[in-house]
Amino acid sequence: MSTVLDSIIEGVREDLTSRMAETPLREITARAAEASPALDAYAALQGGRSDSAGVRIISEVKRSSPSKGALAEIPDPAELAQAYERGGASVISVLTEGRRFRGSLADLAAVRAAVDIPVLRKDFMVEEYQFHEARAYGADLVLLIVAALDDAQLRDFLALTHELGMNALVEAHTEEEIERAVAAEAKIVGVNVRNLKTLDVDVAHYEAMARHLPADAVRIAESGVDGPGVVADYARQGADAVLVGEALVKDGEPTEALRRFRAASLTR
Ligand SMILES: O=P(O)(O)OC[C@@H](O)[C@@H](O)c1c[nH]c2ccccc12
Repeated sequence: MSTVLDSIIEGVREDLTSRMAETPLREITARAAEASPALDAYAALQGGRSDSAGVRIISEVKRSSPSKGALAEIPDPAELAQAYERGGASVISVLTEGRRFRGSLADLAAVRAAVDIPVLRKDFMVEEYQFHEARAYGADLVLLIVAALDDAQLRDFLALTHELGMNALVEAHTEEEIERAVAAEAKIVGVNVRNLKTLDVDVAHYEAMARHLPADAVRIAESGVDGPGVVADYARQGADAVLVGEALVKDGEPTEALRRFRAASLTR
């Protein structure tokens, strides 16, 4: 059965083909080599479970999504990222997929230039080229979606990510996907409570999955935060960090919203 994820990836591959024709692999690898070294996103995210700073927040720049359609115009992604940084975000996530999320690599570069904290390239990574491209545009962290990759790809892409000096957020949805992430030696593991095959969101799913996450992995809870209460829930269930998109892009005062989310995690 063809899923939403399959159809997104089909579009991603088409767009990638035209970028590769425009900028060949050797050129993009050269650009990646010239970029300033990646920031340590692992260090920025670890410890949220135990230290006094509380759960870390990965704040997302996202205009649109396949489940909700248009969310926010975001004419100036750099400005939004700075508002997140002021509110205490630990990492900024930038959607770079164009068709469904209306993001771009230009957004990534603009955000990278505007903030001092690590930046995640949020996309559907299915070819080696995209990892060099991520680095060339300043990404410190990339997303690897377990459901979109086989075990060999997962291992190879993780190795390439580390070779390029970046970290990977390895995203799982089921117990089996968590096992595959762990077997590939993922250091940062996310549980997305939105199933990318059906787009259903179930916040309680994090609790069911969290006990399968190894103690030494940095644990991320992704999706479904509609207010401080869910941040506090994820924190109680042992998340080191929470990834928030919609609730922040739709809030007229993202800095304040972020401060509230961070404060909520300290009420454990
Ligand atoms: O807007 P939300 O419900 O806060 O979700 C953010 C984030 O988790 C979501 O954008 C996401 C999680 N994994 C992804 C993979 C691809 C695209 C998007 C995503």
